[in-house]
Amino acid sequence: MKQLKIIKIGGGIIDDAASLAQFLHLFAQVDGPKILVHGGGKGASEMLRALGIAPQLVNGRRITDAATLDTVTMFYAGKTNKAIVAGLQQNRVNALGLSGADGNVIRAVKRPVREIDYGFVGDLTPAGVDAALLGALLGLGLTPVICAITHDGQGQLLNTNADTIAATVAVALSEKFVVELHYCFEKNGVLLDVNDDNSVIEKINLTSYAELKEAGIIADGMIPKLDNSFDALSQGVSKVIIGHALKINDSLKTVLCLN
Ligand SMILES: Nc1ncnc2c1ncn2[C@@H]1O[C@H](COP(=O)(O)OP(=O)(O)O)[C@@H](O)[C@H]1O
Ligand SMILES: CC(=O)N[C@@H](CCC(=O)OP(=O)(O)O)C(=O)O
Repeated sequence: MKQLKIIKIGGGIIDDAASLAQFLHLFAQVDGPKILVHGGGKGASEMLRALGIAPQLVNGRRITDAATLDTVTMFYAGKTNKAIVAGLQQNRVNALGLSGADGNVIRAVKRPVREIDYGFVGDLTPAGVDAALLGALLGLGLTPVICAITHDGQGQLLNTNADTIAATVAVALSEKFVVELHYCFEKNGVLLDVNDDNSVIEKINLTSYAELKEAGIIADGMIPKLDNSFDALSQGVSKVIIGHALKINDSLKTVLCLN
């Protein structure tokens, strides 16, 4: 089977124009078929505040009312996605920007209301991803650039966590490719001390993850990221790596494995 790299970048890198430009230059040099998934949560919160809408996040997931959905759609599927595609074209990568609605590439289900009503937030399963279409686009030499907006097939756009999109797309494509999933952010990897970028934990398995979480060493946005990573590994993704977006070719990073 062919290799495929799925690389995810988050708001911390996207927010800084110089970092984003540097990342896109490095991404252009990654060999072989590749897909870029991007978030942008930090910038979206800033845009919401500028519009007088208070951002609300619970367990790292945004509560998305109608006004928030309009704003994040403009921000993720519009401004951010198109800026990334243009930056990749500048680097001679033939990028194709996609929301989940485009080509019906990711169909989601609105999150059912339990203790919390998340509003227009989409939940994903690998079956909702059109792996054949993504495979065909890659076969044409295109590089899909997927944003954090999906749809339900009934005309409703949904806001979906970008880490979850990356993991679910990775699982769906594992039937056709040997998939490496890279979560890239503004630190060198999963750290033993979040304030010391030299304290990278080189390997984490399910047992050490539970211990690190219990000790409070792994916290905040890192918990859903690692939950997504271990789900992906248990569903056929060959390798998950967490590291710095501007050092994607460095050996300093965290590699996750089930055992
Ligand atoms: N052990 C840890 N190592 C690295 N980052 C950690 C750790 N524990 C918590 N974090 C926090 O998790 C954040 C990354 O999660 P998140 O903000 O969701 O990233 P992104 O927006 O790139 O998806 C880091 O910026 C850091 O503040
Ligand atoms: C439902 C939900 O939480 N959606 C996320 C999508 C963006 C995202 O995931 O951005 P980062 O990767 O930069 O965090 C949000 O609106 O913040």
